[in-house]
Amino acid sequence: MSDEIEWWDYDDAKEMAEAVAGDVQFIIESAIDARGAAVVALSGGKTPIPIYDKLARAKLDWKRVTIVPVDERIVPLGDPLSNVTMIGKAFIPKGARVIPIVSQSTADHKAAGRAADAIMQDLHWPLDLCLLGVGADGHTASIFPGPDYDEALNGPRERRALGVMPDPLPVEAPVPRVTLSRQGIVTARALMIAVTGAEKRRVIEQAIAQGPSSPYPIGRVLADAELPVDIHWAP
Ligand SMILES: O=C(O)[C@H](O)[C@@H](O)[C@H](O)[C@H](O)COP(=O)(O)O
Repeated sequence: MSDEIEWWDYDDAKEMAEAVAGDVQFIIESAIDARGAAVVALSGGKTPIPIYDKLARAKLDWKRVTIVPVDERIVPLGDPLSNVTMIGKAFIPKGARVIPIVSQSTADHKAAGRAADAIMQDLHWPLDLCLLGVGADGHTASIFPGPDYDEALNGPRERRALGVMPDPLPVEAPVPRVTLSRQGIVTARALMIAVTGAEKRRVIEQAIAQGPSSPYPIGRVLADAELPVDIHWAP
């Protein structure tokens, strides 16, 4: 477990969005300075939308920025549930390269996972940043309990992404997913979480206290993180 997990508390989601967007901007600038390019994985869901709105207004050399979703619901592009569609709306107009990791709806989530892994393998690793969200049930990315859970947590080191069939399917988006694996997440040069609400905070605090035996996916991921992790929180 990273011995540095730091909480950053804000008065509201707007203040959090400004701070997180500033941190992400700095990470992207540093990568562009060092390497001429940045590769970041951004979470889906609703919480980060204000962060992305703010970040998209940053003065950055966006053409040098590649963005992938941390995880994706297996739905067609443009679907209201599609994470990359939400991310693309913010950053494609800026000139960033936003890469879908699911190209079509398919019943074969494992094949979708292999295709996503192949796309991820082509990126520059380690990722410069992985920005995670957390569900009130303790999931992060699309690492959920179910038949693919062990593979998501303990699959081969070089496997970056895989297909998962959550069991039960999450109510907010009841579809199979592809997700970065735990290895894909924890190898990022910077690992950040952005969440709102007392319930998620309680779950994350419990998960950290439980350590590697946590029943929560976020606990299992944090237990494997070696670099400092910043958790940004607003009520
Ligand atoms: O595709 C997804 O579902 C996500 O990437 C997921 O891990 C998300 O971050 C959490 O479910 C929190 O979602 P909210 O921000 O909408 O609560």
